[in-house]
Amino acid sequence: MERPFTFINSAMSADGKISTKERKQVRISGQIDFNRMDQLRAGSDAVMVGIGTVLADDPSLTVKSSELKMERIASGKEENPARIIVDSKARTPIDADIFKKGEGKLIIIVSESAPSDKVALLKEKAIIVVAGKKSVDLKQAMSELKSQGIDRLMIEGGATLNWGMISNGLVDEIYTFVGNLIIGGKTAPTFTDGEGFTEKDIQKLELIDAEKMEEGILLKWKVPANPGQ
Ligand SMILES: NC(=O)c1ccc[n+]([C@@H]2O[C@H](COP(=O)([O-])OP(=O)(O)OC[C@H]3O[C@@H](n4cnc5c(N)ncnc54)[C@H](O)[C@@H]3O)[C@@H](O)[C@H]2O)c1
Ligand SMILES: Nc1nc(=O)c(N)c(NC[C@H](O)[C@H](O)[C@H](O)COP(=O)(O)O)[nH]1
Repeated sequence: MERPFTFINSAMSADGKISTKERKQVRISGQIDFNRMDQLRAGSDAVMVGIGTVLADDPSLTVKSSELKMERIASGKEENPARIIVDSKARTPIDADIFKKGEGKLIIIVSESAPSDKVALLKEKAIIVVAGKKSVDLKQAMSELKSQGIDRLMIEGGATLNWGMISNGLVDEIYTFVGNLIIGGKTAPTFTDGEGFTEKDIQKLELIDAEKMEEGILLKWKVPANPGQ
């Protein structure tokens, strides 16, 4: 199946959490890591998050550096990569920042179960891709994104989308900034939530690099095919 080269870039606490037990955003990255994230966005054809992240963080997913935006425009691209939301039931708020901030292509991936009135509203602001019956069929969605010319895809979470993408074998690399803080909380989202693997189909990783960065550490992993999947 043809799909984009896909990497997850995320930040987590030293105890593996990506936000608080109230799902409130925590600033985990330092400025250097935020700048690195900005460069990754600028170098990607698209940036994708799950609806849970949109509802919790209201991200714009835009490139912040004007220099990086100018470089994109000079190379004939739009100033921002395409911004994509995985949103099976079309719950993206009409007044979300992603619609208000920054220029560029917006894609919302819904499932067939999404209410048609909500889809119609979102269709006025974004390209709608339909994939899957109840939740989004991520394999079908990735194939569709590739056919739309998206060759390099950045995933920025959250916890459940990371599970969906990894468990479907759709992720090539993972970059995680591990920050110098403990968030704790049994219900706080981790880097990968969802159903979870059993001992027979655990996803193994290959370490590409480990780099001390400010008060944390940046880990880069290759995600080999999972024979257990
Ligand atoms: N620290 C970080 O780097 C970082 C990055 C992003 C989000 N976050 C945090 O993560 C939390 C959000 O994570 P989350 O798990 O609630 O939501 P999420 O962003 O992972 O979105 C998951 C939702 O996407 C939809 N979806 C549709 N089809 C799917 C499929 N096949 N597989 C998976 N999801 C599918 C479902 O509605 C699902 O609940 C927030 O608290 C946010 O602050 C942290
Ligand atoms: N890399 C990273 N480090 C963090 O410390 C942190 N809290 C996030 N959080 C996930 C998501 O990336 C943010 O919700 C957006 O980065 C919001 O910012 P934008 O408006 O999109 O620029 N991501």
